[in-house]
Amino acid sequence: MQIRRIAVQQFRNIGGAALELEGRLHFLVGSNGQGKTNLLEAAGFITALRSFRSADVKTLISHGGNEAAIAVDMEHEVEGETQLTIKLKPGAKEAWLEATKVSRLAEVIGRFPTVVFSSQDQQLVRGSPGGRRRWLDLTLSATDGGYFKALQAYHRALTERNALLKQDAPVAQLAAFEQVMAEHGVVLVRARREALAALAHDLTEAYAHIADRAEPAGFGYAADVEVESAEALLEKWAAGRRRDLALRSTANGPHRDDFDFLLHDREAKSFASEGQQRALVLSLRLAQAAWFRAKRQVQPVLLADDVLGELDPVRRDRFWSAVPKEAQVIATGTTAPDESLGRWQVFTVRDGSFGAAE
Ligand SMILES: Nc1ncnc2c1ncn2[C@@H]1O[C@H](COP(=O)(O)OP(=O)(O)OP(=O)(O)O)[C@@H](O)[C@H]1O
Repeated sequence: MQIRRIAVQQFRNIGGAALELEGRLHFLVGSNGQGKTNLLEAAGFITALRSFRSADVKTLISHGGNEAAIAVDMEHEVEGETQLTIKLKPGAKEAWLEATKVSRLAEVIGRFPTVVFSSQDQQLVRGSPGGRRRWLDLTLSATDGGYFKALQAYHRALTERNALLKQDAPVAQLAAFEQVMAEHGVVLVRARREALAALAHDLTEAYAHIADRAEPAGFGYAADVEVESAEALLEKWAAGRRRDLALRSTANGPHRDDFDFLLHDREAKSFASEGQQRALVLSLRLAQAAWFRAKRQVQPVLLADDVLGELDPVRRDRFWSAVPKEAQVIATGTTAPDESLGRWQVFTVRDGSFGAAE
């Protein structure tokens, strides 16, 4: 898909901006803190109706404003020319496809895929399991409605079980929610295992391209509870009730799953160099883009937030040669882009305003 126009209002420091995007490569150039990432954040919002850097919609609305809006005109492989409009109010999100209000926001999730390359991505390798789980859940939810439903149902039941644990509720009441968690938890674990195996293939391919070394890259899925059936989860929760009551929360289950990045079957967070970790997360994003393309038959828009400046020129060239030639790219940086890669449409960014560069 290609974004042909993006208009943003009252979104972070962008009071009002409309960018007509021509061609395939676009570059936002400006000093620190001017609004480059904010524009990418707005563009990335269309994929899962979430920001890639904040869970709280309130932070996205301009200081002093009460409603933010994002309107994106696209050429889309499946849906043709289409327009998505999103309005954000404190605690509320609304979406329109053309002039029709979307009644269930879940219908939109994943239909307009974008992939963000962020300088924070190394945290996926090194940081806490929560960030990796969020990435995996988002990637799978965007391509599999059944996964998204299972994830929501699992977390609703988990929240209820945790509330009962805090009230010292009778065991029979816990069991009712464990049934629901088990039914959906097993769906999550199976899908995660399958997806990581499939994504590892694209990860290795992209890594070989960027790092110029044919090192096998992959994931080590660490399911918190190894389950082949819902019964295994039920047994684990039944056996752990006494401890969970003391802890007042559910200690085990798919909500505690994690995965490691592997290079040569070794944990990258402990053994890979800084440069290898960087190449790994860029490869992860390319693998995610390939996953969206394969599952949705839509070429995602790539949003590269100041990541390329960090690479040496050789790796930068290799990165670009790994990017699909037909993918639209919106990149940011503090200095003008490298024209050897192709012709960029450049916008200068200052204080939340976007102008065509001379
Ligand atoms: N809700 C908000 N309302 C108004 N301004 C905001 C809001 N949230 C963030 N900002 C402002 O947006 C600016 C940051 O913009 P952004 O993160 O897009 O910077 P950037 O141009 O990508 O810079 P860098 O090169 O440092 O990453 C800051 O000046 C910040 O104060």
